[in-house]
Amino acid sequence: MKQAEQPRSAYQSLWRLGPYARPWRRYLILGIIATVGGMAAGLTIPLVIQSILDGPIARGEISGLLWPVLAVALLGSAEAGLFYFRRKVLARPTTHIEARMRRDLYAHLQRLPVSFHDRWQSGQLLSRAVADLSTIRGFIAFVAIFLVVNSLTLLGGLIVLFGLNFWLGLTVLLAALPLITISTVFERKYKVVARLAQDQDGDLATTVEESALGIRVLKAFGRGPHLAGKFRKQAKLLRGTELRKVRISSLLWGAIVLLPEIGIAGQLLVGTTGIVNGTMTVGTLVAAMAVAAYLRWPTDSIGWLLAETNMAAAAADRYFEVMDEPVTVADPADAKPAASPARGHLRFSNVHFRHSEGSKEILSGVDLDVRPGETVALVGATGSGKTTLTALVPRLADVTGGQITIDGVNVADMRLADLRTLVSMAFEEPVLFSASVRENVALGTGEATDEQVWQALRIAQADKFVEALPWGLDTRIGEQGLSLSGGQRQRLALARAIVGRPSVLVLDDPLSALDVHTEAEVERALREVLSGVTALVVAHRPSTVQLADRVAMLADGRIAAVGTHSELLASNPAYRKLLSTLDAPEEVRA
Ligand SMILES: Nc1ncnc2c1ncn2[C@@H]1O[C@H](COP(=O)(O)OP(=O)(O)OP(=O)(O)O)[C@@H](O)[C@H]1O
Repeated sequence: MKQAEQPRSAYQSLWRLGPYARPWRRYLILGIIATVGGMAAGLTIPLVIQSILDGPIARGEISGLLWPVLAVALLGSAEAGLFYFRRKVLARPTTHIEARMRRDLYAHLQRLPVSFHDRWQSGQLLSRAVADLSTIRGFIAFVAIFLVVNSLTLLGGLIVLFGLNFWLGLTVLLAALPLITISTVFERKYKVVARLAQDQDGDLATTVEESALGIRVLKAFGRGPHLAGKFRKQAKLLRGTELRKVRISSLLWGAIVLLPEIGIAGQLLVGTTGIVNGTMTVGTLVAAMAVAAYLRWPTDSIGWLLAETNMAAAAADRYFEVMDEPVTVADPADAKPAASPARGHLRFSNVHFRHSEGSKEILSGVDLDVRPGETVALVGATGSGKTTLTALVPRLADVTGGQITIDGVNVADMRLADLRTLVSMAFEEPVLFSASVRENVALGTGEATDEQVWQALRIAQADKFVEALPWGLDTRIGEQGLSLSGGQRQRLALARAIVGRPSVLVLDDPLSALDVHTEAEVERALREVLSGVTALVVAHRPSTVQLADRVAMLADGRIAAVGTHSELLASNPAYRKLLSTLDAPEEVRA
């Protein structure tokens, strides 16, 4: 997220854009040819002016002016026409490249494991997907082209200048040479600061995003001013970095403006001496000055182009930082088909899990057999690893030891798409997307008819409130839509989990946000669904335990006890103690 460990040169960073640009190389080359053509036309104009000054004007012949004047008009039109053509020919490839990179980034983000998303701030990802890619598009569409073209123009211009007069050429060259040294130093310094600014921009985006998402919490706790303070600090930091960027580039700009002016003074000195001594014509000096003037933009733009190149290199580094992240949870090379018909026999055998190498083991040898059609409630003290265990079933993370099988097939040997059709989940925190109710529920399966959506809603006791929504299934909910109550959101999340008729249902206590009355309604409905499905349900309340055929208690990374609720109540003091700590109505606790 922060500085790349191995600093790369801007060239190495940008070289990696090659595979994206390659399919469009014809367009890019055409763009370069058009630009070079335009520049060549522009560079020829001073030569025509020289021929006018030294020809018709020196001889006082008006008649000889027609062709040179026509030539200037034609060359000017050609320059303008080629300029237009360049923009047109480059618009398609560059927008395509940007769109393709954005598409790949999004697809990669979807494939990356949950652990990656836990580590990365969403604002950092957002700024990469938007700002950095737009910087890269600008680089390919304009900066890269002009770096090539301006270098060629400078070379062409110097050849013309040396052709006109050796000493005039040398004067301009001597004035331009120090720019190369200054630019190299500038490139190194600017890249570091440009990268820092982009990272800080990502941090700022994260703060804005988090405060928008958590606005209720912030208001409720009166923490708005605190976050505003944090935002101000981050914005100040970014401003400081931007100022450092300006300071570095101002030095370069100073040199860029000064050196060509010195070159002009030198040209005037050399030229006037030559004219007085009779070794040079006025036309030659005027043409040389016109060429030097034409070279002002290619020379002046070097600093800006290099700055943009560094920005693009930093943007490319940031882009590939995400793209290089390995997809650790992936389809196996030799995928086995899931058992057909699926029975939903879920088995954990000596399952171990730790978040990273060297970190504490969360699960250390879990053995649990959930028989087809059975519902097992998973209980345990807070932080004992219940959520972690459930997340391993659909491979939101991979076990670090042992295995999980469904109908005898290791989940790691199945295609992820097959596994996630077999297994469905509902989480403690129901996430709704900015989309219609239909889309939010149908997300639980590839395709769902309205009838299937309604059936899932009926089972999750959500049909009545959805019918009462202003546009029924088409009502937009989520961030930009209608606000739903916690219970309504949970019921939609449940409908989503069951719409695909999974064989194994994993519920991370989706009932925790429901009030007692609604909870009872959903439980009743769930009992019907659970009868045909294997289910592992994390239970934070004894009332949820009541849904299960058996209860498994997780302690010290292992299943410490398994049995029916009443068996465990009767025989297991640790279970009794655990239940007494849970928030339970008296009648359930008994
Ligand atoms: N990314 C992570 N890196 C390291 N440890 C983590 C990470 N995420 C969670 N943990 C730790 O893993 C342990 C198990 O967490 P988990 O959420 O599975 O517990 P839980 O039993 O579901 O808790 P609760 O009942 O409070 O929801 C906790 O100690 C937690 O702090």
